Amino acid sequence: MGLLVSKLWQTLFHSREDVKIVIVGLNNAGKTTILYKLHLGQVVMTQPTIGSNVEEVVHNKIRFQVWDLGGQENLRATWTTYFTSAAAIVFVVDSNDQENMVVAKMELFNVLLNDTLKKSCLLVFANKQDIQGARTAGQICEDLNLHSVRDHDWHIQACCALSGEGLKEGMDWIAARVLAMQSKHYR
Ligand SMILES: Nc1nc2c(ncn2[C@@H]2O[C@H](COP(=O)(O)OP(=O)(O)OP(=O)(O)O)[C@@H](O)[C@H]2O)c(=O)[nH]1
Ligand SMILES: [Mg+2]
Repeated sequence: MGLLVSKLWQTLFHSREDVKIVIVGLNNAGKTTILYKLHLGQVVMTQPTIGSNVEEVVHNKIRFQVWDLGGQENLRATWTTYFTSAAAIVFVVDSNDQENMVVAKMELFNVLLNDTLKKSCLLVFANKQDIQGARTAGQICEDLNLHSVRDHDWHIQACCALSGEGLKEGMDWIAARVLAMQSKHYR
């Protein structure tokens, strides 16, 4: 009986829990710009992130706790300490930075090896689409070999953090995945 009441209680109030998202990617990819465009609806001046930023973002009536981590090389080893209970990982790519695409791919697959992310979905933002010559989402999908990712639900979304284009679509995808996971959990 106690278990039933507790499950019902959880079901009723589950939607009030924040859903955790962690944003990672190489330095200069646009992670902090994306976070604040989602949180404030505007572009902020950024400095390279040392450590993390965390903000609340409400999307499709879901309250997300969004963590944005510093992407500089010496900070990447700390990413794993933020992954506990993350429903989604957002990996941001500078679509104009072809030179570092192999490093981005290596870092992405390193992230996906993490045991704590077994149940997390993956959204890749192919950012900076406003820059002429930027690689398309399709090309980045190939660059990162996303089709080889079989143990996570994943999606790639072209975006421009400055205009906000594509951010809503990416968040829609995460929200749909979260709802699907929750309904499976409470079925
Ligand atoms: N043209 C263009 N510039 C962008 C876009 N998104 C971000 N930027 C710029 O890219 C630079 C780096 O952006 P940040 O958001 O600080 O990058 P970051 O990924 O948080 O970098 P770290 O904190 O060092 O990991 C800034 O000058 C942004 O204005 C975009 O979509 N298009
Ligand atoms: Mg940053």
